[in-house]
Amino acid sequence: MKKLQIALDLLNFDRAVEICEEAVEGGVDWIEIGTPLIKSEGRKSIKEINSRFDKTIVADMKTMDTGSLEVEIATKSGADVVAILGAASDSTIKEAVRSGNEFNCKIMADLIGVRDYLERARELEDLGVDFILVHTGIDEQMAGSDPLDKLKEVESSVDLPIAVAGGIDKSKSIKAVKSGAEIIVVGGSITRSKDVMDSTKKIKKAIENASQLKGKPTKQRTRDIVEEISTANLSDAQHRKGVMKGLKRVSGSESEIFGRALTVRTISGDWAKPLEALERSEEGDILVVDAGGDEYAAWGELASNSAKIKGIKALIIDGAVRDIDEIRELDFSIWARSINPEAGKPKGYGEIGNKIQCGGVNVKTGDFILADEDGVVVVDKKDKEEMLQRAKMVKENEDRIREEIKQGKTLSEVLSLKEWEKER
Ligand SMILES: O=C([C@H](O)CO)[C@H](O)[C@H](O)COP(=O)(O)O
Repeated sequence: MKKLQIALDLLNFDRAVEICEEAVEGGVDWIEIGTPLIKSEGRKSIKEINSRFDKTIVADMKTMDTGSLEVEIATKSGADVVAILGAASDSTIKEAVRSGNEFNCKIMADLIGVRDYLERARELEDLGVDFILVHTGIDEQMAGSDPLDKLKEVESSVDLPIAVAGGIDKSKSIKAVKSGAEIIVVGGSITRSKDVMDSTKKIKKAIENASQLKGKPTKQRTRDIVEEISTANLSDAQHRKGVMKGLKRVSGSESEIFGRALTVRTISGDWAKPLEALERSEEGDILVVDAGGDEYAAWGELASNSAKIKGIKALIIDGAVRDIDEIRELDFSIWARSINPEAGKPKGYGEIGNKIQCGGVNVKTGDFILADEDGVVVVDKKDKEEMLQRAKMVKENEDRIREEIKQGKTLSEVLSLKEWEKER
């Protein structure tokens, strides 16, 4: 569902509230307390707007340093999303993400002024931010820059939801949706208009209509391919890279699952971090847990219940689970190394979102997981498009072979095994 976010880039709080009321009337989804408003009125502007409107609140802090502190200030003032600068150092980004995890808010990384924006977008995804903002600042706009010039390539380079900002009006909002933006940020085209409510309504309608337009965005193409392929096809496509060892499906009726990994590392039987990861997860995520491969259960039926309600698609755990009958009853998909009634304790060792080993394979948050009755395969996020296409080709080749077998040839004849067997 696309979101229209109004950017309240005003200096006066009372005027900002007035405009916000009209924009909410017009159907805006998210409310951004713009940098100018925060700088002129302080964190009170976040608190007051949050207390008056039941909407997702974005604080455009444009954080460049002290990531943890600025995220804490914004979240304690009521922000649900904090915008920081993608140009900030990796340690500032990591600190902001950690603080976001602690205070249960999302981090939006703004690519404003970043020269190598594609590479930086991928780095920011690795660092664990929740959204990427493709943004042309006010001054850059005056020099003729347009965020839509970068939007499509950024959208297909990362698998995070993309926001776009910078001179967006009704016609640009349509192009932004068609280029894959999920969150459309609009400042002046609404806040400077004569009729704020009407302008908001018009842009909102344009976004909704554009969302129904034909033309498959990248993510739809991914879904189409995933429905066709299996982990076996993907294993062949990756020359056996990314295939987890020793984990088997223990529950779930979906023929296969595909989604973005959220990684967790914990120690023997310690079930705290796998549970805490649910606070950090996005709907559709797959929890991938390195539980040390041992036999103490680090997950059970209650955790499965909570995960399912959060929209977690599946659990892949290099370790043990328990309550398997109830989990099967729940129809929550799990691939695990073992099943064991003995659980450990919630000590809280380990971490969320960092690179782990699971089933003998390196997994980063943001990598893709395909799992079915055969097992689990990890696809590095930067290779996703290519590997899915290669797996599709593997599948199509097998479909052709199957047709030749149906016409009477044996498999070894079709594969000319005798001719090649010593060469492989
Ligand atoms: O972030 C913004 C800018 O840097 C001033 O703080 C604006 O909120 C963003 O550019 C959206 O505003 P418009 O460009 O006026 O739509």
